[in-house]
Amino acid sequence: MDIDSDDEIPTLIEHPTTARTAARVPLTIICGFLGAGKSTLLKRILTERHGYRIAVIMNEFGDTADIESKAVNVSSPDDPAAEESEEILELANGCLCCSIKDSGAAAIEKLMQRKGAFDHILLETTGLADPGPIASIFWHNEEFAAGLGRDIVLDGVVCVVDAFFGTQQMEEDHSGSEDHIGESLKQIAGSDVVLLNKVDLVSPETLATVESLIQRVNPAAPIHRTVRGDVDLAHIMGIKAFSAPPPSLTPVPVPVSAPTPHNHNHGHGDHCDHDHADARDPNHYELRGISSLQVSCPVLSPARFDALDAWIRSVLWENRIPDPSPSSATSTSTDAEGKGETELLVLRCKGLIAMETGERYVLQGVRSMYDMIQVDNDKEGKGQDEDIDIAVSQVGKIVLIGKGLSEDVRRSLINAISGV
Ligand SMILES: Nc1nc2c(ncn2[C@@H]2O[C@H](COP(=O)(O)OP(=O)(O)OP(=O)(O)O)[C@@H](O)[C@H]2O)c(=O)[nH]1
Repeated sequence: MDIDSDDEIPTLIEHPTTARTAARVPLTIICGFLGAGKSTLLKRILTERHGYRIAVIMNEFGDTADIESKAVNVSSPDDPAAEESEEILELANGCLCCSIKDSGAAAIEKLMQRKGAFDHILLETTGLADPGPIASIFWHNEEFAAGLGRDIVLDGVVCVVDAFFGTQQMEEDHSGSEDHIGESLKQIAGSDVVLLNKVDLVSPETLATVESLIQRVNPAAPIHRTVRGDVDLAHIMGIKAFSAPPPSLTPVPVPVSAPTPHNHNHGHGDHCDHDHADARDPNHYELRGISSLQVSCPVLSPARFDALDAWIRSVLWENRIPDPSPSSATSTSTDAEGKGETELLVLRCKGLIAMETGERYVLQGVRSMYDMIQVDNDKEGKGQDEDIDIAVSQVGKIVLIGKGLSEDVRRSLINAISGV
C-alpha cells in the first residue's frame, strides 16, 4: 500500500459515510466454547424487549423449544409464509430468528429478502468453529462483495467464554501436536469482544485467572462479564471492529498530574474488583502454542508506513519476517531445518497507526487478509472523548496474535516502524 500514490487516495465517492455503506446491515459473528452460553445469549436477545430489531441466525433453532413455541404464537395459520416459518421466525419483540441448518449463504439470502425488517444480524457458529475462516466469508471475499456484500457488512466477532470451565478448556484444548492450536484459543484470538459468561459460578480468584488468560491471549479484545448472556447489546453490536479504532488500543488521555495509569484494556462493566498481581509482561504471552505480541507504534512517516505495510505483507502472506539476518532468523514455513522452532502464523492482527501528516489508520487483519483503513478523526471517534484524538496522534499500537511470535518477530517489527 503506497499512501503517496494518487491511485490509493480514497475517492470522495467511496467515503465510508456515503449512503451505499450506510445502507448495509451490520453482521456480528458469535462464537464460543461448547456450552459456554451462546444459545442462552441469543435466546435472551430473541425473547426480551430491548428495542433492537435483530435477525439472529442460529445453527439449530429447531432444538430450541421455547423459541419455537413463541413462534407458533405469532404465526397465523392462514399466513402464506407459514411454510417458511421453519426457516425464519418472527418473534414478539420484533426480532427474526433464522435457521442455518442447510446452506448458510442460502439462509442469509433468504433473510435479506426481509431487509428493512431488522437492523442487525447476529450469526451463531458451532462451538467448535474457528471464527477466522467464517469472518473471511464476510470480509475480503470477492464473491461475497459482489453479492451479499452489497447488503451486509461485517461488524465484529464476539466470543462467549465459560468462566467456570474456560481455563481448563484453554489448557486442555490442545493436542499433542506442536502445530495444533486449540479451537477455544482460536476463538479467543479471532474475537473483537469477549463475553466472559457464567460468572455467577466462580470465585473472584477464578474469574481473575481466566480473565487474565484471555487478556494475554488477545490483548485487543475488551472483556465483559456476564450471567446468562446479560450484556448491554451496545457492547456487541455496532462496534465497527473492521473499520473503527479498537477501543482497547485507544490510549486514554491521562492528566499530567495523575498517578501511574491504571492501564485497563478490558471493559468488564464499570467496576474493577479483581487484583492485578497476575499482570505479567503485557507485551508478549504464550499459551499452548498461541501467543500475542504488542508493540507501541511511533508516529510514522510515509516511508515508515510503507515499511510497515511491507512487513505485514511478508508476515501474513509469506509467514516470514522480511529479510531476517542469519542471527535473527525466525523459523518459518520456509525454514527447512525448523528444529523445534514454531512456525510463524498470524491469526489476527489489529492496530492503530498515527501518521506525521495527522492521519490515523486502523489495521485489521484476519489470517492472510488485512486492511489499513484511514480513520476520519471527526466521525469515527464514536462515543470517545475528544481528547483521545490528541493522545492517538502521539502514539499507536500494533497487536499480533498467532504462533511463533518470538522476540525476533518483535525486533523485526520495531525495526520496520522505527527505520533501524
Ligand atoms: N449458571 C449459569 N448457567 C448458564 C449461564 N449461561 C448459560 N448457562 C447454562 O449453560 C448451559 C449451556 O448453555 P448454552 O447457551 O446452551 O451454551 P452454548 O454455547 O449455546 O452451547 P453449544 O451450542 O453446545 O456450544 C445451559 O444449561 C445454560 O442454561 C450462566 O451465566 N450461568
